[in-house]
Amino acid sequence: MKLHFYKYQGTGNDFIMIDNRSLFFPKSNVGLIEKLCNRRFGIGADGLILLENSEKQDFKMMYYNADGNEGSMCGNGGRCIVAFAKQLGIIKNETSFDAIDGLHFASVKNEIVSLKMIDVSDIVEESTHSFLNTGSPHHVTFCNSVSAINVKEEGAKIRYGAPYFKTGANVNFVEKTSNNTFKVRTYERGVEDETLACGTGVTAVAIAAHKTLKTTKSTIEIEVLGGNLEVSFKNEGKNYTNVFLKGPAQFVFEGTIEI
Ligand SMILES: N[C@@H](CCC[C@H](N)C(=O)O)C(=O)O
Repeated sequence: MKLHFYKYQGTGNDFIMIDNRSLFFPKSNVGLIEKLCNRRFGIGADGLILLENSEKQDFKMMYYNADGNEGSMCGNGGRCIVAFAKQLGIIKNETSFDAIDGLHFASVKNEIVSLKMIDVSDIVEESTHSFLNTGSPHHVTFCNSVSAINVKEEGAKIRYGAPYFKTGANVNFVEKTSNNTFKVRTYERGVEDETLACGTGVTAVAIAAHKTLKTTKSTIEIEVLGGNLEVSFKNEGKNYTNVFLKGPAQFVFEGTIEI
């Protein structure tokens, strides 16, 4: 069977996009998704995203990690699927769509997509790190210099260690560069490697930085290996609401592959 796919990237976090409104794609085939995401034997990507019909919203997002398994929410993938829905003519410049963690609102202008993320109120604060769920689970640890870290090695130790073990967590290493700017490098669960950016990860970093008083700002600029992202929110007590992740989401190429 021939599969038509589209390739998108958001700050270097790259995804295979498939228009699955006819539900033709065999999404329980973990080996197939893993192979399509493989950078040597397939198209190559950090994840695969299916765009499907939704009963009440413009569309539904189904996200699979590069290991072939269904993931939790993907912030950069969420931004990319908005650009993809626009390319397909499903939406214009604003949309509401369903994802694994619920309803998301988004707007797009000149390839910059602003995506509303879930509200956050439960943040575990430890002396070495914070842990919070921004649609995906994130371990956030601050350090003096992110360039000095072996992210794949150190990230894997944390991801597979206590208290996460098999379920795992995504792991973010963070360097503060000013009151509202941070550099972030992320080890992604399901990719089992460092990626060039992680949207739910930088969202977790911005909220954790505010919660632990590393910033007093509610609009935070974050530099990742693949570019720059912005996170903004409203904070009242322990509640973080109106959380937005903003940055570029770009079409790269499309093609057909035999599966
Ligand atoms: N790249 C993503 C995060 C994807 C989710 C993650 N790998 C998981 O399932 O834990 C992002 O941009 O948020």
